[in-house]
Amino acid sequence: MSIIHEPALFDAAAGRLKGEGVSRSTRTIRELPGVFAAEEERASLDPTLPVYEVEMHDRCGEVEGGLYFGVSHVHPGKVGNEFFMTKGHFHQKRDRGEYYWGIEGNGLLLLMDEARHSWAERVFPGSLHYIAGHVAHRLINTGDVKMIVGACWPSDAGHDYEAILNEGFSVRVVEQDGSPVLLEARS
Ligand SMILES: O=P(O)(O)OC[C@H]1O[C@](O)(CO)[C@@H](O)[C@@H]1O
Repeated sequence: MSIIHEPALFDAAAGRLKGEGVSRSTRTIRELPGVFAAEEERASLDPTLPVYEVEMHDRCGEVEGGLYFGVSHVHPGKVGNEFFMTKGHFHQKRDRGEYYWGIEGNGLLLLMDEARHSWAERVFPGSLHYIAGHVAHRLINTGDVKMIVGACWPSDAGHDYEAILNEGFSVRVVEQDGSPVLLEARS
């Protein structure tokens, strides 16, 4: 019996994962109600339009001490003047942190603490982002090509989308005169 095991594969240039333990999911515009300010426009778009895909490598399940590795592929696009973005979440176990790193494309990592204070970091190929526990995070593609971002996070962190869906982030990223700007959200 061989003791050399075949590992999964990470194509770092393309941000693609392959092999045992790898799964893929797509979030279409239909699955993002209440995420964009222009809800009527979102609802009028082709419901099958992909907004982002997530690939992840799971070899441990949701256990304390485990790690997940993932890659998010956020498509370019807008709903009204607001850029395509991920749903965004706090971790269910609030104290869990996460690393992100930029692989391709350009955008912003929007961060918000529990007091609803928001800030952003620029994301570009080679950028590295430490997301502390108790901080909600959302990726926003402000460019015109796909934005690809790697991630590694504790496998028991979980996703809490409720807090974000109820109140949203306190800042929205929209295009104004051809540039991305951060605006205080009204909802
Ligand atoms: O879960 P969201 O907010 O849609 O973000 C996409 C993905 O980004 C990650 O933070 C890293 O890939 C995952 O935990 C998450 O599923």
